[in-house]
Amino acid sequence: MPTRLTDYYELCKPRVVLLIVFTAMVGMFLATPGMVPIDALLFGTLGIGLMAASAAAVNQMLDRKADQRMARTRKRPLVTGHLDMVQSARFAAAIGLIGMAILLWLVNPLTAWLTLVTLVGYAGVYTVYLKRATPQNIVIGGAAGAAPPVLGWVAVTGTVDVHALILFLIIFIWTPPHFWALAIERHREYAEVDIPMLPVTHGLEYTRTQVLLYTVLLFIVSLLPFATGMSGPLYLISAIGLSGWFLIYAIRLKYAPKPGLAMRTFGYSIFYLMALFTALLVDHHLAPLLMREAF
Ligand code: HEM
Ligand SMILES: CC(C)=CCC/C(C)=C/CC/C(C)=C/COP(=O)(O)OP(=O)(O)O
Repeated sequence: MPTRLTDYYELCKPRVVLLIVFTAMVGMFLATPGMVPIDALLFGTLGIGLMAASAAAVNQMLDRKADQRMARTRKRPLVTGHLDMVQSARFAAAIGLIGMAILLWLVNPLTAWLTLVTLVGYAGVYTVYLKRATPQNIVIGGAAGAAPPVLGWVAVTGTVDVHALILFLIIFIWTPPHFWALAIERHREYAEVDIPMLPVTHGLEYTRTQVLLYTVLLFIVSLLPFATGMSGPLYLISAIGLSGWFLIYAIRLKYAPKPGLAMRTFGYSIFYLMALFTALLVDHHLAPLLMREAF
């Protein structure tokens, strides 16, 4: 890809947005016993994806000074100068507006407005205020990252359902161990740019305890889809295995920390969410089909 295109691509935090879009799609599939209406699937996914990418671009515009001073973020296009603020603002506005229009007119207004609230929650409230205000920044800001399955659900049904809120809760509780594992590894960088992430304000030991506590909570919350009858035994087995493995990581991180373990815990957190949502999808749609074939 020519440089300019790859720069716009990186401005969107594509790997994060991909997982966000996937969780939204799982929300869509779980909202209905049958096939998701093709227009909700297509336009819902596109609209939510474009608005998430727009939020990520605005986040990079607002954070460019801090990004410049951290090794992890130094290669971002607004830091390298490959893109300037005007280009980025035009791009973020264009994809955000297209996304909003798609959701408003081709999906439904509730999905559009809830997605807009999510965008403002992440790009505005989290990036501008929370991130620099409190070490609970990512706990509160996590609500934006947890919203996509609800948005997907609403795209199909037009209403918010309690089962959708369970999916929200899973991502909401997953966010602290996801992020704090990385923040443990990178605490010096955050301290240098005066961002009060938990390991900076409360130390590594306290953060490891919090990661462990949230992972215990995540184990319990990940059982809720089965406990409420939304998912079946296939999901239950997957959730126990995946959450159990996460718990082993968190216990080792707390009681037997060693170099590189925090980063592997962070890597596992991403695999975990992808696999857990895949399990929800397979359990809901493929397992009944396979059972029908078998008998
Ligand atoms: C407030 C909530 C969240 C915070 C603070 C956060 C923080 C981060 C950070 C700082 C990274 C960068 C790691 C690096 O550059 O090495 C990252 C990576 C990642 N996050 Fe999160 N995250 C949050 C929520 C989410 C959500 C909701 C998802 C998806 C559903 C997600 C998926 C990912 C993925 C896939 C990566 C890997 C990206 C890559 O390889 O470039 N995150 N997260
Ligand atoms: C549907 C919709 C509008 C969704 C928006 C939600 C969204 C894009 C959440 C992303 C979460 C995330 C990557 C946070 C890290 O930001 P950070 O600034 O702490 O991380 P950084 O240092 O890597 O930039």
